[in-house]
Amino acid sequence: MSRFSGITDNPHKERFNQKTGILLTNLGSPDEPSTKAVRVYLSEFLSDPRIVEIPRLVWMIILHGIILRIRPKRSAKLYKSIWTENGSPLTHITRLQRDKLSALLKQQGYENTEVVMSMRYGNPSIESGLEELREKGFTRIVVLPLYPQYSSPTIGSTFDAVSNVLRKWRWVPELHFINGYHKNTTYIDALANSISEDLKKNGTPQKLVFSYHGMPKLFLDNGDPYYCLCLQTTRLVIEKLTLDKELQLDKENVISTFQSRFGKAEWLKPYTDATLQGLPEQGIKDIAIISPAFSADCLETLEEIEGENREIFEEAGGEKYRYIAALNDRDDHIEAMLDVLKPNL
Ligand SMILES: C=CC1=C(C)c2cc3[nH]c(cc4nc(cc5[nH]c(cc1n2)c(C)c5CCC(=O)O)C(CCC(=O)O)=C4C)c(C)c3C=C
Ligand SMILES: [Fe+2]
Ligand SMILES: [Fe+2]
Repeated sequence: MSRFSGITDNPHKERFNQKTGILLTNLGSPDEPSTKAVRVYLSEFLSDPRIVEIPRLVWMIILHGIILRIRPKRSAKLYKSIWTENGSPLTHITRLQRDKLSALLKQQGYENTEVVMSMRYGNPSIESGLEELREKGFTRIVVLPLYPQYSSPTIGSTFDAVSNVLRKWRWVPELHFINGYHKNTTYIDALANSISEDLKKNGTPQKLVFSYHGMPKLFLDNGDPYYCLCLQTTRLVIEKLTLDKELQLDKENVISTFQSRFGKAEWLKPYTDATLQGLPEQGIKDIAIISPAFSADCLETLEEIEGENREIFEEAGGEKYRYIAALNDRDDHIEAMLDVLKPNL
């Protein structure tokens, strides 16, 4: 058998008509919230050298000897608490995003396009998404990882997965890979709109917290730009929000923090949980919190921000705690996706 695969049952000339296939990707979830399915998922996830940068042999012993024996049970319980009749929120919301983006593209006259979704870990896999586009005759592919801020563990890892598939194809497609969009004005506007709507409805809180998914500090020290891109995102959104005097938002009352720490090493600081715990004793008992690194609500927002962190804040004496949902399938979010894609369509 050849080491390179190809489609053989179609005349090539039909495939010269360049149609643009769009591959939307996100992180992925287990197939179901059971210990067994979570173990399969975490095994793939935590074996990725972009996620854990400990020498391979040492890490494989720790991962298989300890972590995968303990964590799946605990994580499955957390996944159960957010699971819906449509399955994992992250996967379901990505499906909605795919369908809405597809409709918007048609509505705007981009007829020769199709949107497919894939997950970096679990299903539907990156391989199945690329394969679907190839079978449908797309020889031009735009990959849009749905992470606004570039980081090696997310977008870098998505690139690895895409290239691992394409390196086995005989006819490599024209490929456009989007490596983040945190400065895109339509994206910043969408974030500002969602915050502004909440503040106008529920009042301006004493503190507005931007909580980003964290990563080991060593990644930053070794050149990962994610930390800076997160702080820049906060700044751009606040610049926009402070223009609206009705909101009475002072930039001194906005903080950026980092959540979801995993393992014992130092991660990006300030930590979300420790920050929230300390606010009430400073007299700050009314906060709103948003997580701009997540383009869809998921375990890390629905359980960690809505559940765990709310509890930490309230137990420390906090009184008002509002989580402002991820942009999910909001119209302005889908418009932002189109705006990011436009130069490549
Ligand atoms: C172990 C290191 C991890 C790094 C580094 C990391 C970076 C990172 N992750 C996201 C987005 C998501 N992460 C999610 C879950 C999740 N993340 C880690 C670990 C790291 N993430 C774990 C072990 C898990 C699984 C859940 C658990 O067992 O606790 C999710 C949610 C998935 C879902 O199904 O809902 C997202 C989304 C970003 C943006 C990021 C950037 C630095
Ligand atoms: Fe993560
Ligand atoms: Fe978490």
